[in-house]
Amino acid sequence: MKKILVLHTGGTIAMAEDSQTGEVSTESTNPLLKVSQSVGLETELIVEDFFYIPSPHITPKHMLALKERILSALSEGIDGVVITHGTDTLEETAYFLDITIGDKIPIVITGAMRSSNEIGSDGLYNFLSAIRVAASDSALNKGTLVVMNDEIHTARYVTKTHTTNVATFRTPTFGPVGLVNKHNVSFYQQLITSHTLDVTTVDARIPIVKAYAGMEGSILDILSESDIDGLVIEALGAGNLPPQTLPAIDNMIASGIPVVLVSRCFNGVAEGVYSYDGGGIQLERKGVLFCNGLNSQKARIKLLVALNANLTKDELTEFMIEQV
Ligand SMILES: NC(=O)C[C@H](N)C(=O)O
Repeated sequence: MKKILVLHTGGTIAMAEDSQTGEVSTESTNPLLKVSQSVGLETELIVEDFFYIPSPHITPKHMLALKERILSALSEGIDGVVITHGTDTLEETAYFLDITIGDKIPIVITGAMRSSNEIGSDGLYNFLSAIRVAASDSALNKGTLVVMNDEIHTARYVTKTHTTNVATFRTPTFGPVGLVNKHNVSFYQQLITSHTLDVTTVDARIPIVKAYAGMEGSILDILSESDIDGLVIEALGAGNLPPQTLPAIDNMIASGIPVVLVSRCFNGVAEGVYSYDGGGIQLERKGVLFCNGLNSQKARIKLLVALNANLTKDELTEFMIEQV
């Protein structure tokens, strides 16, 4: 029998709807605790009510605490970890665990779009699916996975795409890596291994800025002056910026602030294609770091980890631009 560590952190999966007002909020005790011991699967669950908060309240410090609990549990004979989490920031926590823990043990994160007492509530079903995946031998060496709505996604590429639909978690460009079927857990894609970096701190100020038609450099100048440690820009198309932003980008890079670029497009990867003013080729030559295939919130987590891992400038560049 597999031994699975369950860490509940809160979110809609652990909330209830008030039948009078329709408001959804946390209860006096997490409703998932009632079901955790009687799920009827052939697994031993070690359940911890780790946090009980909505996921917009999750910070990198919470992610670090989860990472430390999982690492300490490795010596407790567990076979896998399931984390229940609010869906709003689930992908960030998942990616943080993926790049700091790697594939030491299967880690599966799940949540729900409907609270525990709503008609069609997806929480218990997703929770059971997550346990099945974490307990499956096929989940070994795959890093952190996100299981929702019968699909298995990598932490690296999955993103929340819909405000309310239960099929909200999608992997643009690449698709899900596996399925939770009635009787089996099946993977259909071979995963690429990326570098992991363990960190003990998560201190860095890294804003995300989205590029738009007519964007000027002044917003970037304001950020430069406000003591930031790095910047993530959601650039246009294949990875281009309006030319008016270039002086501000130059100043930032000259003052040692890493500038990381992803595309604001939902599909595809950012790369240097154009050599016109503000085109990706120019940006790459200036030292802008193209973070391949990640969305901005995950590129931010990656830079946060890199800045806390005491890397040299060259190591940081290599880590941020690796092709994953
Ligand atoms: N479906 C959810 O879990 C959304 C909720 N706002 C949360 O992230 O905590």
